[in-house]
Amino acid sequence: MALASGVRFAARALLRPWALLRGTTLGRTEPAAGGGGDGARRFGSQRVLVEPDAASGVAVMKLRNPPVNALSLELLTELVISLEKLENDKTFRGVILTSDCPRVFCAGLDLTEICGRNPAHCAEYWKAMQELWLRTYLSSLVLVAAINGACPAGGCIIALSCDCRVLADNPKYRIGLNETLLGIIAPFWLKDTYVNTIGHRASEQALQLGSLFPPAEALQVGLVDQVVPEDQVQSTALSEMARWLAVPDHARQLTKNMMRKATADRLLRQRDADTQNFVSFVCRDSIQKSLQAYLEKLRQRKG
Ligand SMILES: CCCCCCC/C=C/C(=O)SCCNC(=O)CCNC(=O)[C@H](O)C(C)(C)COP(=O)(O)OP(=O)(O)OC[C@H]1O[C@@H](n2cnc3c(N)ncnc32)[C@H](O)[C@@H]1OP(=O)(O)O
Repeated sequence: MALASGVRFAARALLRPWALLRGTTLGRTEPAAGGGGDGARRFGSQRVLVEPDAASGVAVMKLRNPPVNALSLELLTELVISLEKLENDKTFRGVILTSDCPRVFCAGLDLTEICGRNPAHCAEYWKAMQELWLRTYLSSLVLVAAINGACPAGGCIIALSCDCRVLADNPKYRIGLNETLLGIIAPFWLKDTYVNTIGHRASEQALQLGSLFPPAEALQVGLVDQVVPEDQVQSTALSEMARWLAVPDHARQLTKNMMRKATADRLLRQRDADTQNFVSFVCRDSIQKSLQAYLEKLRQRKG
């Protein structure tokens, strides 16, 4: 797809050599835990562990950025690289996205990347966030989110970009776009993704209230597709993947593109304006104060 190649080019332009070199095993593979044939050889990077199974054409991609998989610039970059690597390997048809950190799928944007940072860094960071959303939302692969922990804000962006979502039935694992509770707002392309998933009225209410839905409510509003016991999340995600892979790839990919291209194009048409809007908004003194206070509150919670 022309769009995909455009996104691919942007991803390459985004990468900085050191992000590739720092502690990554990109390109190197290591035997997966428990051995297995060469289809089970793991690869990835410092913050993203990829467990590919060539026999099934399915890879499990684990976010591994403790303690809460906060979306640092490095994690965003490594996620895009790992996904691109799987998309370019025609062995693979589907990816299950999950967390290697206990209790948390992804805590959303790494607030230290936008608190007290200069506008140039905030711009670079936001471009990486846009890139990850474009890469996942338009992926030719089947993406299943196996949500095995809390999934607020930016974590919910990743889950929403997938084709379907399986959530562990733990009341502590809440999911939603809670940006307003931090004094910030979701960008239009995230609003659009929410509306495409749970409808306009539910999105309008949930976005304004910054709702974080416990599993039963997330299922009821349509934010997730299945809620299962925690020890069944991965197996259920695999079963769901099998259901999607039963459909011929080409027809499914064309249909996915038909459904999602208009939403993605809206960002692609105004990507620079979106970046400038993000930078001017988060760099405001009032927003910086609000984010710092929120981070402080998080840090004090442990005390
Ligand atoms: C135009 C503007 C557009 C704005 C962008 C809109 C799109 C996206 C926005 C976002 O994603 S903003 C971030 C929203 N995220 C949250 O509100 C989640 C905050 N975190 C939590 O609720 C909890 O940490 C948790 C995820 C439920 C996990 O709780 P747990 O008790 O297991 O861990 P904690 O003790 O709370 O945290 C451990 C450690 O990690 C730090 N931390 C947590 N979340 C973040 C984060 N998002 N960014 C940076 N750091 C985070 C937390 O402060 C603790 O740090 P230490 O005390 O160990 O230093």
